Amino acid sequence: MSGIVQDITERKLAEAKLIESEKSLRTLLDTIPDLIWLKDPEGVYLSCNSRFQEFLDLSEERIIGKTDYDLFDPSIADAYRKNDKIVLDSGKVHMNEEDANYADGHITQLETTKTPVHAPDGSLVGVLGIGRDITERKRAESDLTESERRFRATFDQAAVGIARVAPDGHWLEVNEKLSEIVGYSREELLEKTFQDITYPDDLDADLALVKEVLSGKRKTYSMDKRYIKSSGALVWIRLTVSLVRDDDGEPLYFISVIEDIDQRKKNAEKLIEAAAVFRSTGEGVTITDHEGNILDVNDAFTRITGYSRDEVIGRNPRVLQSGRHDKHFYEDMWHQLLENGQWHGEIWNRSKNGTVYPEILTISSVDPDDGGPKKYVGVFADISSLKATEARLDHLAHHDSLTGLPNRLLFRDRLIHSLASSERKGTKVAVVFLDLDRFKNINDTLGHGVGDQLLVEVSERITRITRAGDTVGRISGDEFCLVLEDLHLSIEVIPVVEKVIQIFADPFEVESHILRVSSSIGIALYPDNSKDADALLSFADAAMYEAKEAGRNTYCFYTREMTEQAQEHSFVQSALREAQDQSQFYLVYQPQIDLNTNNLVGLEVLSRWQHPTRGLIPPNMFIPVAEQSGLIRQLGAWILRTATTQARAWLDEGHEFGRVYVNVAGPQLHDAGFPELVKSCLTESGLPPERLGLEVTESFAMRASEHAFEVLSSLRDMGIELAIDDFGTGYSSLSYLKQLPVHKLKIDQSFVRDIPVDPNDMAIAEAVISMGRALNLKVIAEGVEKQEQAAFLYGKGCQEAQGYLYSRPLKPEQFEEWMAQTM
Ligand SMILES: Nc1nc2c(ncn2[C@@H]2O[C@H](COP(=O)(O)O[C@H]3[C@@H](O)[C@H](n4cnc5c(=O)[nH]c(N)nc54)O[C@@H]3COP(=O)(O)O)[C@@H](O)[C@H]2O)c(=O)[nH]1
Repeated sequence: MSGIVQDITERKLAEAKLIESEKSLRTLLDTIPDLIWLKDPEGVYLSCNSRFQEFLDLSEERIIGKTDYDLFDPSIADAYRKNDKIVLDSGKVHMNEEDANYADGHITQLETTKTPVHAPDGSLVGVLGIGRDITERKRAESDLTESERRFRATFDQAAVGIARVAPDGHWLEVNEKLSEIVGYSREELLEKTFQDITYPDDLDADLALVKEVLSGKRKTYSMDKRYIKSSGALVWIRLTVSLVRDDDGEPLYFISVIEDIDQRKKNAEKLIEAAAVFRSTGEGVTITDHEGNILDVNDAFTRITGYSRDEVIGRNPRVLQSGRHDKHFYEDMWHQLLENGQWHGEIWNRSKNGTVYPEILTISSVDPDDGGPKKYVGVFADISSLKATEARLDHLAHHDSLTGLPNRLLFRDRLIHSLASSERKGTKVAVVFLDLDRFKNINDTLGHGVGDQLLVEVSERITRITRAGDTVGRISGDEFCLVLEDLHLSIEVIPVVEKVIQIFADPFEVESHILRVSSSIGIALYPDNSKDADALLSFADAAMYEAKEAGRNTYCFYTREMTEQAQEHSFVQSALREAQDQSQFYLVYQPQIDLNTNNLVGLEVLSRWQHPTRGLIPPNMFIPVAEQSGLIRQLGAWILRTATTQARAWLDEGHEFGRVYVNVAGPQLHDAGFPELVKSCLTESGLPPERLGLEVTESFAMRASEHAFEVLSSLRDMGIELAIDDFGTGYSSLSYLKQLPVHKLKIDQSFVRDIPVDPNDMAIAEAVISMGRALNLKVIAEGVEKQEQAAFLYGKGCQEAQGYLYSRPLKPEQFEEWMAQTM
C-alpha cells in the first residue's frame, strides 16, 4: 500500500510539476512581444500566444482549430499557406518579411520566422511561426537610406570638391567637382595620394598642417595651395581639412573640401597689377561713379591737368571742358558709352592753368563685382605733341618744301573745294598755270642753288599780288598754279594775270646774279571750259604751252576766242585812258517817240569812241571795261556834263525834245558823290531837272544796295526821271519793283526784235506793259525798227518807242537836221 501510495504521490507530483512548467511556458510566451503561433501540417491552428490573439482580436478558443482561410482574406491566406509549405517541404527554417493587417486596422511590418516542429519521436507536429514587428527598424533603415542618398547627392553635386582622404594621403572617395578641378577621373584619383598632385612648393606647408591635425594640436586647417592638373597646368585651390577619428580616438580619415579659386587668384593678381599700372602709368586715369562724380584719379591725371586729386574728387569731369565741343558731341559720347560700353576719340580739354590741349581718351563702363551701379574709367593721354607732329607731317605731305606753297596734292584739293563752292554761288573760277620761261638755262648755267632761290623769290612775288582767298601752289619744278575764285566775268582774270606777268618786270637778284625771267601763263575757266578739276588743270597747262608758242612772256586762255577777247579787253583798257585825255569820245542822241501822238518826248544819250587806229569802238566793248577799271566815273561825269550842256543849248535854241536820258552805270551809282555830280551838271548847264532822265540797267536795279536805293531816291526827289533799261532780261519781281523809286520801264530790244513773229517775245513785251500799268509806270520799247512792232506795242498799251523806225542815234548837228525835217 505504501508502495502504491508512494507511486501515486510521485505521479501527482510529476503532473503538478508539468502543469507548473506549462503555465510558466505559457506566461513566458504571452510576455514575449512577438506573435507566436503553431499550426499542424494541414494549416490548422494548434496554439497561439496572446499577441497573436490581439493581432486577430480573437480569443485562443476561436483561433484553435481554424485555418488561415477562416481568418484572413484568401489572397493573404494563400501567401501564408505557401510559406508554410516551403517550411514543411524543406524541413528548414524560413524567414520572410510581410505586412500584417491588425484587426483594429493598423498595419505593421513583420519579420516572420517559420520553423518545422517535430515530436520527440521525430514525427512532424507542424509549423511554429514567430512574427516580429519590424516596423520601427524598417523606418530607421529607410531614414538612413534617404539620408545616405541625400548625402551622396550633395557630395556628388557639390560646387566644391569634397574628398575622404586616408591618413597616409590616399584619396578614398572623391566627388565629381574635385575630378573636374584637377582633371583626373574619379578612378585615377583613387589610385593617387594628395601628395602626388600637390605642387611641390606647397607640399611642406600642407604636410606640416596635416601633422598638427593628426597630433591633435589643431582640429582643422585651411590653406591656399596649388594642385598639378592632369594637363600639367597648375590650379589654385582653397583647402579646408578636418579629421574624423574612431571611438577610440584613432584617426580614421580626413574630410577635405577643395574650392577652385584659380580665377579669383588671377583676378586679384590682375587687380594688383592694375593698381600698380594705375599708379605708375603715364596716362591720366579718371574713375567716376554712375552719376559722373570723380571717385579717383592717378598721378598722371594731376600732371596732365594740373588739378590735384583732392581738387577733383567728387566733382564732375566737366571741370575739364574746353568749350570746343558742342552739346551734341557729349550727347553722342554718352550714347555710345551706354550702347557699347565704351567711347574712344579725341577731345579738347582745358587744364587748370587754362591751356586747351588735345587728348586721346577712352572711357569704358565697368560693372563692379559687387553688382553695384556702373563705374566709368577714363584713360587719356595728352596728344599735343603728337598733334603738332601730325600737323608737321601733314604740312610736309601737302606743301612744297622749297617754297612752302601748297603742292599739287593740296592745290588740287583746294581747287575741288573752290569748284564746289563756286557752283553753289554761281560764280566762276580761273585756273592759272604759270611756267617760268627758260628756267632750265638758269639751273644748268648757275646751278640748282640759284634755281631754287629764284623759285622761292618767284613764289613770294606771286603770293604778294594775290588775295587772301586765292590759292597759289607749286605744281612741279618751275610750274606754279593759281586758283582765282568769285569771278563773275571771264575777263576779271585778266588784271590778275597781268599783275603776275608784271612781277617779272623787275629782275631777280640771286646770289649777286641779276636774273631776267619771264613766264608763260595758261588759263582755264570753270564752268566755261570744264567743271572738272583735273580737266581744268590740264587745259590750263595746254593753254600755257600755247602761250609759249606765242612767244613766251604772255598768257593764253584755253580757247582762242577767249584769248582774243582777253587781248581785246587788254587793248581797250589801256587805250581807254588815252582816249579820255585825247577826247576820242563823242555823244549821239536817239529820239524817243510818243506812240499816241508821234511827238518827240525824249532823247537817249549814247556814247561813241572814235579810236584813231581802230576806228569806231562800240560801247558794248568799252563800257564794261570802263566799269571794271573804274574809269567809268570819269567818263560818266563827262557824258553827263556834255549831255546836259547840249540839252540846255537845244532848249535855248527852241528845240522841244522832252527829256534827255543819260545811261548810268552801276559803279557810278555806288559813288556817294553822284547826286552832287548830277546837281552840279544841272546847275552848271542850267538844265532844269525835269529835262533830265537817267537809265539804269535792270541787273543793277535788282542788285541795288541800300545806299544805291538812297541815291536813286534823292535823284527822284530832285525831279529827275528814272528808267529801268533792258527790262525783261533780269528777274524783277513785282514786289521788288514796287519799292524802287523809278518812273519808267524800257522793254529790252531783244524782246522787240521778233515782234510780231515770235509769240514768246510778244508775250514778254505784253507782260512788261501790264506790269508797268499795274505799277503806274510808263513803258517804252527800244529797238523798234518796223511799223508792225510799233503797232503791236501801241495796241498793248506801250506809251513810247525808240528805234531805227524813227531814227538812228544822231550826232547833235544830225539831230538838229532831223528835228527840222521831222518835227
Ligand atoms: N553807261 C553807259 N552805257 C552806255 C552809254 N552809251 C551806250 N551805252 C550802253 O551801251 C550799250 C550799247 O549801246 P549802243 O551800241 O549805243 O546801242 C544802243 C543803240 O544804238 C541801239 N539801238 C537803238 N535803236 C535800235 C534799233 O532799232 N535796232 C538796233 N539793232 N539797235 C538799236 O540800242 C542801244 C540802246 O541801248 P539801251 O541803252 O538799252 O537803250 C547799251 O546797253 C547802252 O545802254 C553811256 O554813255 N553810258
